[in-house]
Amino acid sequence: MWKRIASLSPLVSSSKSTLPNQASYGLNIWKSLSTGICTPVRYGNLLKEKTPFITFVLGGPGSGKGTQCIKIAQTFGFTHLSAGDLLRREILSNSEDGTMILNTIKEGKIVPSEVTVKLIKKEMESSENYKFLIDGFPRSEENRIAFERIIGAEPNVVLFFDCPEEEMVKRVLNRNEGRVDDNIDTIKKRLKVFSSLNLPVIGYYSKRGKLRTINAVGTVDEIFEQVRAVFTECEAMK
Ligand SMILES: Nc1ncnc2c1ncn2[C@@H]1O[C@H](COP(=O)(O)OP(=O)(O)OP(=O)(O)O)[C@@H](O)[C@H]1O
Ligand SMILES: Nc1ccn([C@@H]2O[C@H](COP(=O)(O)O)[C@@H](O)[C@H]2O)c(=O)n1
Ligand SMILES: [Mg+2]
Repeated sequence: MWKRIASLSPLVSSSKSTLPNQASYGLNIWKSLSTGICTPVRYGNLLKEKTPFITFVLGGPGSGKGTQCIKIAQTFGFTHLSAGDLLRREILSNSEDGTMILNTIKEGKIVPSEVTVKLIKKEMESSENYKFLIDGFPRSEENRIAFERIIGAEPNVVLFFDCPEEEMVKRVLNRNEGRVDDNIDTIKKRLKVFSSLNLPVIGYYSKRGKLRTINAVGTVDEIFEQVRAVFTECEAMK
């Protein structure tokens, strides 16, 4: 009944052995991780003490993005920003966008990009860290373009957790965290949105040599070993 996202393969086939954009700024950024220079730098529209290192974390609903981000943050010192969590926090804060966000999440649709990017920007600006994992973003080309416009930056590397639909559905239905979108009707909608809006973004980063595809089937620790290899490989470029 549930198909594997087999259509991903043509989009991501060239990504496996591609290092994150070493041809442009990837290498310099990894160098900056070790130099400890503390002169404030303007990076796009952010003013930080070090050049930010931005990782986008993509994958379908329940593919394990959040689970792996927690481990990456602990192991490699990243600040984890989950776009979904920021939106859920906005609902709870009774902001003027709260009702719109709640209704959008219930429908499994994408919240207007300006709203999400502003929440991400606020977190990035107030963080003292310069290494960011942005989980569940960009979900659409509109998200991607809004980030580039509002933040003025591109990701250094994009992780993609590739998981069969059947496994994603099983995980989401077992998640048990009281999320309004963890029900079979909304999951079906989220999977459709993932295929139609998020896969093109994944294809975009694959073509730009920034995508690192992770096989998201296996134990949490097995999957993390693949993730560790990506970051270790990047650090070795310093
Ligand atoms: N490798 C794994 N094997 C089995 N279960 C897993 C694995 N990784 C994560 N899970 C579980 O699957 C559920 C979904 O994981 P997680 O919340 O990390 O996914 P996600 O990609 O962040 O999903 P969403 O996009 O819906 O936020 C959680 O209950 C988590 O504990
Ligand atoms: N860039 C994003 C991210 C999320 N949303 C909305 O939140 C829902 C839950 O997101 P998770 O990453 O926690 O699964 C998602 O289904 C969207 O409705 C968004 O609009 N834009
Ligand atoms: Mg998540």
